[in-house]
Amino acid sequence: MKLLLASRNAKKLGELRRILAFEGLEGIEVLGLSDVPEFPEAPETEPTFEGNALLKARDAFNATGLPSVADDSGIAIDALNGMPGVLSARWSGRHGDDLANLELVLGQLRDVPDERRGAAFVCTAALVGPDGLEVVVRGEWRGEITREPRGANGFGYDPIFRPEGHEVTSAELTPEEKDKLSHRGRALRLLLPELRKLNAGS
Ligand SMILES: O=P(O)(O)OP(=O)(O)OP(=O)(O)OC[C@H]1O[C@@H](n2cnc3c(O)ncnc32)[C@H](O)[C@@H]1O
Ligand SMILES: [Mg+2]
Repeated sequence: MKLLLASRNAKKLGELRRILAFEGLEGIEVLGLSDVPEFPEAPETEPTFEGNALLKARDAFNATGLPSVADDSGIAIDALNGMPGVLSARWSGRHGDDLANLELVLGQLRDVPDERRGAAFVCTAALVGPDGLEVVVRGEWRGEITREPRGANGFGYDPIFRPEGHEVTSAELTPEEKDKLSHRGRALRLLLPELRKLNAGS
């Protein structure tokens, strides 16, 4: 079976591929958007991660006919009432400018004391396939926003996120450590039974 991972974010796509490879999905050939003909993608207009993940996965399945997984994710910061949330990728006003996004958050939280710097990474993964198959799962990873960026692994807000139970940021974890703990790892592992079922029936 072919499975399409519908993301334009190379670092995110790398994590999705790595997590699925680690789980050893025998007989599933994983493709990215660069492996299929281009198709129009609707903007991410929904107010929830679940809604946006479904939009992206439906676009991909409708255009290619391949079972498709999309990930909509972000960081929800307690002191910002859950924002940036679905706006995480464009928080500074420029889509995908990771450094500007995290610097804006650090500035916004400058006067927020240590005990109120809680946050959660959230990942929703939507699987859309034949016969009306639509499954959406969610993984969360709690932690705190640091006072300065640290670490070079990962992407996005990783350099300013210190996961619960750890002294380092998620950008200082190895890729394998991050996958074991992360919102994305948790969400994708929840999709495994559906993926195996789909593959068995294909
Ligand atoms: O929509 P696609 O094409 O998949 O790519 P994107 O980068 O626009 O992805 P999202 O719309 O889901 O936005 C997610 C943003 O949240 C942040 N983010 C998500 N997962 C993260 C992680 O594991 N570590 C750090 N930041 C993360 C990061 O800034 C992303 O750009
Ligand atoms: Mg996006």
